[in-house]
Amino acid sequence: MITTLLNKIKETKAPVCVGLDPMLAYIPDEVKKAAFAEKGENLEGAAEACWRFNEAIIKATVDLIPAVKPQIAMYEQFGIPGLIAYEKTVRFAKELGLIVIADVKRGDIGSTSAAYAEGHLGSITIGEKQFFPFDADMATVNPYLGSDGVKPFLEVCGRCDKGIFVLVKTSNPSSGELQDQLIDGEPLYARVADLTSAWGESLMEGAWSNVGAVVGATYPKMLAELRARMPHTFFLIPGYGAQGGKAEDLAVAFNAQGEGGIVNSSRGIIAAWKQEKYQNFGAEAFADAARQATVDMILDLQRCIRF
Ligand SMILES: O=c1ccn([C@@H]2O[C@H](COP(=O)(O)O)[C@@H](O)[C@H]2O)c(=O)[nH]1
Repeated sequence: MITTLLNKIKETKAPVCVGLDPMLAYIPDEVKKAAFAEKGENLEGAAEACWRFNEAIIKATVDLIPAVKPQIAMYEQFGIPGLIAYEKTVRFAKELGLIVIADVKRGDIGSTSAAYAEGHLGSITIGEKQFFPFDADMATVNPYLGSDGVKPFLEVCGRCDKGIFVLVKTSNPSSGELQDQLIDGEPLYARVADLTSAWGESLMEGAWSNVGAVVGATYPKMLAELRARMPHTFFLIPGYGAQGGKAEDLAVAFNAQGEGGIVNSSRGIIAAWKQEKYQNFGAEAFADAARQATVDMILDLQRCIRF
């Protein structure tokens, strides 16, 4: 999977992932009104609004980008209808040729992680038939439970040509409360980085592993340190834009060929129509605003990263 992602990044010259985090506040009233008229002003209507919003954003950006990253929490908040909208979004993006990185942050005891891994990336056999429940291409994994929680994902990645991104150094302000704690003089995130590299050894494709790492754009020093420490680990880099991460700070994550990571922006793109910079588009052209914000992000990254 990592080779497919790399090739798509090279084709588009865009190490960019559009984050599909559809909160109701980002969805224009007209889209919500139409969805509520069809499904009711309830969870189903809200989920329908998310789906319509995503469909428009995906169509408007598909030719520019290699991947999207739906954040499952934004769908789970609407219960079962939300999960249906999530599944529709994953399927639609894949049909249009995008790589789907499911931001699910799963990880548990082994048997439970196995169920997560099959549900999100793999398959389940019922009777004589095999089903592919969510069938994303890659997923984020929480390593807090250690190898027990990660190994089931490795098994599914190997069998189904999928990939994962392990949370190593997250972008949020309080990530240091645990991740920067020193153990024998080294921060915990460095330990997790070493484990992640080791988990990735059996899933190499060329120079890169199908076991990647999440490293926040908001911690450029650690991004540079982790790039040196994890030469074969591809990075999913959230925190650009809305959280303050800057293109200048991210160049350290990429090698001379422009390889090394993919940068996510969610609110900065999907809610662009609400920003002053894109206000001339208006609510009705929210998808065009998202396209323009994507173009701007690509140009911004291209300024700092060579291909
Ligand atoms: O360290 C992390 C891990 C995941 N995320 C997720 O990425 C997006 C970021 O959204 P923005 O609107 O671009 O800030 C969101 O889904 C987070 O849950 C992260 O931000 N940091």
